[in-house]
Amino acid sequence: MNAVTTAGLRKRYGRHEALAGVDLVVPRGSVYGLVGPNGAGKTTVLALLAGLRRPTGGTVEIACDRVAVLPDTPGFDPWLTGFEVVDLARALTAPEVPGSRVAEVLADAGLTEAAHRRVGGYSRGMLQRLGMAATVVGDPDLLLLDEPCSALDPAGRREVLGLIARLGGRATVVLSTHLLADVQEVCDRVGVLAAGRLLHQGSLDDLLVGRAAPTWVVRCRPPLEPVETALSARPWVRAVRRTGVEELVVETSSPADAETDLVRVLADVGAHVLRVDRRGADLEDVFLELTR
Ligand SMILES: Nc1ncnc2c1ncn2[C@@H]1O[C@H](COP(=O)(O)OP(=O)(O)OP(=O)(O)O)[C@@H](O)[C@H]1O
Repeated sequence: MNAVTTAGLRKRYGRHEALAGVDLVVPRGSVYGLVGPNGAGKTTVLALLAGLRRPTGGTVEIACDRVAVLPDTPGFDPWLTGFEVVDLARALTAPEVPGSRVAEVLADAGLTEAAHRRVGGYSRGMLQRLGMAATVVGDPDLLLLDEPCSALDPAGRREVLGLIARLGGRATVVLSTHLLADVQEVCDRVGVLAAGRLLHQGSLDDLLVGRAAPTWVVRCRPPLEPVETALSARPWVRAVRRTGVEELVVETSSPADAETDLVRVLADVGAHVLRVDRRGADLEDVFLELTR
């Protein structure tokens, strides 16, 4: 059962075609990450799903009753306190939800201490977390979140990702982001959008498996040149990149050969090895490969 389905979704702004036929499928209960470079059309997709803009063509089907939308830069009346903002959202969207829920979602968003301060004095990151609190308080069954972590410091990001992860399974979440680490952390489905087209859509595992090969990260004492030269000469090595004064990343065309040969190469050149790690296929590598 899908919470959101679009078919041939198109959007033109004047002569500019922002979406060129997008078929989105968001299963119920999934956390769907819409990723893409700047200008790919992510905000446009979310605005069309939310009914905030009209499509030029195609259809949108939403099989959910309560839909909550969080824009990328949420704005609130500056004279209200954080508590009042969230309580107002509760009263307007889900008056049956008990008032005690307001303090709970503020705590989940890390805003307990600031709850009774006026939001005019909140930082951008605090406003984004307040937006999340106001979005979840009404117990929506579909959340449309535009760049929910873009303004957050690491602690704020952790809180918001935690909130999103806890919603998974209960509610359906569609979030847009250019932060691939966030997608890898909380999303189970991913859609890669570029220039108004969906280049890939499916489970995160399907996207990663069989695409970017795993890489090995080798840390050893300088000089790194002899190690780099010896590795580059091996047939199973696709590329060697220097990523730090003591670090090399080895991309391989044959993980099996890397497993048997990498350590031998390091031993043969007498490298002073600090550590060797295998890194799984990374969403960032796949994303760059797809959108290149
Ligand atoms: N109101 C508008 N009028 C004209 N062009 C627009 C409008 N809104 C978006 N666009 C254009 O449509 C394209 C898609 O924009 P959109 O904001 O949906 O992309 P995005 O993927 O969200 O980008 P970003 O990551 O930079 O926020 C861009 O080329 C943008 O310039």
